[in-house]
Amino acid sequence: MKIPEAFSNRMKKWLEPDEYQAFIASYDNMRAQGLRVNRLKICPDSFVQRVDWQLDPVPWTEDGFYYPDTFRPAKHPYYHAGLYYIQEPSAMAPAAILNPQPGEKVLDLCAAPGGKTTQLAAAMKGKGILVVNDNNPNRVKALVKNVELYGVTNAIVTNEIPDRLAEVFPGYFDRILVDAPCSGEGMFRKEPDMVKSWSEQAIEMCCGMQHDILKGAARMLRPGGWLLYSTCTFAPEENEQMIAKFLDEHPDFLVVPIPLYEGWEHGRPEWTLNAGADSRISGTARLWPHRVRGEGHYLALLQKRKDAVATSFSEYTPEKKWKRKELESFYVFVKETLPQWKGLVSGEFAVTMHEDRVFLSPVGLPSLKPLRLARQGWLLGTVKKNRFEPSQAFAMGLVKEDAARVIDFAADDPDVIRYVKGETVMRQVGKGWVLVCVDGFPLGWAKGAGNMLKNMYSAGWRWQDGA
Ligand SMILES: C[S@@+](CC[C@H](N)C(=O)[O-])C[C@H]1O[C@@H](n2cnc3c(N)ncnc32)[C@H](O)[C@@H]1O
Repeated sequence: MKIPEAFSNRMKKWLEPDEYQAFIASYDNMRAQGLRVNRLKICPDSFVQRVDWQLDPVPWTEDGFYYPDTFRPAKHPYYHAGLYYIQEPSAMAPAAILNPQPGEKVLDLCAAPGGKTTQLAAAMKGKGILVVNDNNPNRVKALVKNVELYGVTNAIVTNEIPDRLAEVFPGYFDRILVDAPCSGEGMFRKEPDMVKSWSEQAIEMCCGMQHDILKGAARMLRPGGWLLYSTCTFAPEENEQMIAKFLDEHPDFLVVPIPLYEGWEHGRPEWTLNAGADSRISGTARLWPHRVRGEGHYLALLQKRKDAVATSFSEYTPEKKWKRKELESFYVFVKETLPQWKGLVSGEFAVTMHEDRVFLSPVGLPSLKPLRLARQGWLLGTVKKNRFEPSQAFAMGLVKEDAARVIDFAADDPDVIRYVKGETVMRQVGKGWVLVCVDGFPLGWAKGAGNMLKNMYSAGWRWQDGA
């Protein structure tokens, strides 16, 4: 493929001649295709047994797999059930290395469209608080969709710049992912438009953004907490030099060495601007497209020192809005439609209402009032004229066993495609809301109406022919 001359000249300057040749040659190879199984819905072993697909494990994450270039995984009902996310294999590394745990407070600061968010959420198993943010309002829409499609039920979605978030969440998080906006040199094969938009000025501009984002992230981490910085670019200015500068400006942070998988390399201490090689940087990691099956990434895992000054935040107790009369229809819906659902018994979440929308929101948060919020938790539905209408997101966070009435299509039943296309499907079920599933995994809602199903699948999520 044709890559910018100024870019290849730069890389020639940084890399040894043999390595440079191998690196440049990789742009003429086919890129590796990957999918990551959604452990919120199914464990990777069961998934592999269930599908008859040619899948090879991605070494650095137990839920990641390579699939053949000729295969179209988005054209399968399991994709609509959120069983897997299509993700470039090296992009699976940052969340795997950050490794959040159930019950923690985790921030994904530059999150859209949400690939790494869904991976962080799966590791958290629905427990704890996951704040996911992006400053771009259009990209936040895609982020919300992915949070919902993948059944993430413990997320708050914000549309903010880091400084404003830091006002609300000082010293709050156990782990933060900064998957920074970057010049995208590792995206040339995947998104050829990145070739056109590449320039040395773009690198400089990204450095400014990365510096500010990291500064904001540092304020939000608790002492002893971890910050994972990643880019999908090769420019040392955005990688080794950015981290060296961050460490110079934040003496309360240190580098936690990243264990190297086969083909991974250490970050290059000699590529910093500090005099001599900056040994702190050798604990960071590089994935190169000529050494691994992936497009390439840079990763730095940082820890705030345990004795760093702790900043306090005040926990906010939401008003007991769930006692409001408007919510009666919601509770009736739960009783009739979801008799086995345990969602309301946990003390970690509370039913909240925002205008006509009902959420199950994590408790233990500071007041979110100052923030632009796209989701204040798991959107369960809306109450209109004293009637509760469940959301698509509600269906996606449930399991089949929760529901009183279920239509469970086999994956090869032509009706399942009709359903996700939004068409009417003929089936005899009782009156009321029905959870529609494929092989036991929720897809959405329908309403029983005689011998047919009124299709309530979200219009914005419909299967598109030809895509
Ligand atoms: C590399 S992409 C993130 C990809 C995402 N982590 C994923 O795995 O799907 C970087 C994101 O940073 C966002 N961004 C740029 N500047 C930002 C800022 N100042 N604060 C927060 N997000 C920002 C961009 O809109 C973009 O969506």
